[in-house]
Amino acid sequence: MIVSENQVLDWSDRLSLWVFPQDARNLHFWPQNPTGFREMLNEYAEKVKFVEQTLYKAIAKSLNLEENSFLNMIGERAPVRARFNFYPRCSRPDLVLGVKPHTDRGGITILLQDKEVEGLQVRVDGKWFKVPIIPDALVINLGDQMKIMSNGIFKSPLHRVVTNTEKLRISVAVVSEAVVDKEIGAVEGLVNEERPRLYNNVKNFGAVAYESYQNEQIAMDAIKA
Ligand SMILES: O=C(O)CCC(=O)C(=O)O
Ligand SMILES: [Fe+2]
Repeated sequence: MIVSENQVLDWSDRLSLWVFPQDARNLHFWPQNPTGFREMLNEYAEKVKFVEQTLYKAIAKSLNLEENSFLNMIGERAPVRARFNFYPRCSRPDLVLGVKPHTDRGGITILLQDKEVEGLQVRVDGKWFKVPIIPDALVINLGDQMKIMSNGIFKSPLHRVVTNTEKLRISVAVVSEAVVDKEIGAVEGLVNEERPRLYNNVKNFGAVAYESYQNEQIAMDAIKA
């Protein structure tokens, strides 16, 4: 989407569909071609939601918290989106990225990568590392909302997608985040003298993050405590 004149565009086309809550699905945008797409997305979304909930619980338990701590904070009607990323071949991969460096804004992202074409890179200690392809494996990525809720214990890694001249690439990211107008913040028990609050409580973090991304700024800086 073009929102400003000096915006740097990504070399990709995206289709983003709400999958949960179910009554918020806008089926009008769900492709009917290929046949079976809707049914398959429905089935995939259900399964991925289960994985996501299991992860929220496991992360809470790993911090000695009640297992529903994060799930309660994001809310029962926490929105989940499926984002289909299509990266066409690009004649100048040296000039343009498939997706600019970013952190995911939600809680947990579950990514199904292309089975054959690499592209995803993650920033560790100031260097970019390729995320390897393991066919049919799911890549679990934590987003800014997880970092806020865990008071910085779980990080949201910076990542980007590079393009290439030879092959197009596709991926599907399923992203869960907090109910839009629900305030989120560090979960009780994770703020103490040794670990002061890192981020202010925030509502509608998605909007803050979206605007920052378009202006190539870091949303997490805007909400530092
Ligand atoms: O295409 C990928 O591998 C990752 C895409 C991504 O970072 C995203 O959709 O947030
Ligand atoms: Fe991402």
